[in-house]
Amino acid sequence: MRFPFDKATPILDRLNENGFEAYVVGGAVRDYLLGRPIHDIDITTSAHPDEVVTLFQRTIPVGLQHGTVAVLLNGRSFEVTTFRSENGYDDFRHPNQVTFETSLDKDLMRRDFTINALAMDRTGKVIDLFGGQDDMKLKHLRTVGIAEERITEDPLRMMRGIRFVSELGFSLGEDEREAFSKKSVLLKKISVERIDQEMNKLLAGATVSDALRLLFNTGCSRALPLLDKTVAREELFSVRFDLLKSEGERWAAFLRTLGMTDISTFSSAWKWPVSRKKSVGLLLKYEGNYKLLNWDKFSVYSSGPELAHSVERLEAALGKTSVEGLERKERLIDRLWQDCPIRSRSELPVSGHNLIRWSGKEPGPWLSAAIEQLEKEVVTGKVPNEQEGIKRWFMAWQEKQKNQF
Ligand SMILES: Nc1ccn([C@@H]2O[C@H](COP(=O)(O)OP(=O)(O)OP(=O)(O)O)[C@@H](O)[C@H]2O)c(=O)n1
Repeated sequence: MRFPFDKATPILDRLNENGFEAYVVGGAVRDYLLGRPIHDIDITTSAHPDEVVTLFQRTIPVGLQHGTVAVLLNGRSFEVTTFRSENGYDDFRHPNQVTFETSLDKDLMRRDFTINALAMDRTGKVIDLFGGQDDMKLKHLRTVGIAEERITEDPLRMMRGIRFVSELGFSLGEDEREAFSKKSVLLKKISVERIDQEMNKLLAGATVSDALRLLFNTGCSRALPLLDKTVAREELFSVRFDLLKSEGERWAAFLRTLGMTDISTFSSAWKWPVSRKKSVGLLLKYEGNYKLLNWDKFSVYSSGPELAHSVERLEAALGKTSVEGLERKERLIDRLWQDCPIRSRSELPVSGHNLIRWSGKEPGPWLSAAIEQLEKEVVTGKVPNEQEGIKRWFMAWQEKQKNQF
């Protein structure tokens, strides 16, 4: 097999030329062999961190105590880690005690799943000590060694495992499943940020339903913030996550089916970024609200076409509309948006100043009411989007509002 990680070639060559072993390892090899896109390329080597630092021009000591140096090359960063074994993890996935090793075998032995314990040398040869490639063929997710030990070392591995089930469509081995059920409570030790990261990836996977079943049936869900008392109903497992395109849509579907719609409480317990809290909150506000979903030009204009599409995808994922229904709604939203005479308030040919001048009044609550109404009249085509027509409409509107403002 040709060595496929061209960008990392100079790093492996430099290490090899200086008498060190070096391999690409972990997720990059797994994803390459599965024909999936490759994100980060991690390298494992017999060189010690101080040796790595002297061999390369630009390095950052990202985790020297764990043997990791980031090597910067052609605008990219590669994590180069010395062969190591581990004795227990802290709650942030970093091992709290590591021992540098001289053989690749020991380094592969410390890894979580057989499909992640694969290394590739500079000639493209795959080193596979635990049957990772066979497991790939069988679509099995198995731990390296005894499942219970591996997850007790680092309970986050349970979430990682369930996430891999979702992303790769693999099935979890029986021993692993039993170990997850037995040790699920240990997930409470993991920081919520790491849990959230895994859950976010899980919800974006190819077989989300299988993964969610596993999460709930093994009891792992009960160790997660606010999900301790939640029992998943069949409804959750039949959500069409494949129809959803954004993180916000996926979380909204998850929470809606669990009946958890108090976004403030959930987002603070899960330490969500404000942007996600906002988008999920907005989606849940629209979802199921017939008046808002009965799209007309002004509602599409007010929500914006992206949100309108998101809401419709969510409806379809929750089984409230069919896929054909979704397609029809999407075409309708696009057509309504195309037909909107303006796309935002700034496209109106008049501003508040014009209205103040025409009215001869001081600014006050009447002004925002007038602009809001004007927007509606223009968007729905009742008033033409030009100054003269707007002025005529405004004078008449003012007359009608006399008693109100
Ligand atoms: N709790 C963990 C985390 C990581 N690893 C090992 O470290 C490698 C790199 O970990 P990471 O970059 O976090 O994940 P990837 O497996 O690369 O997967 P992804 O990039 O999809 O997160 C993994 O492949 C695995 O061999 C492990 O054994 N136990």
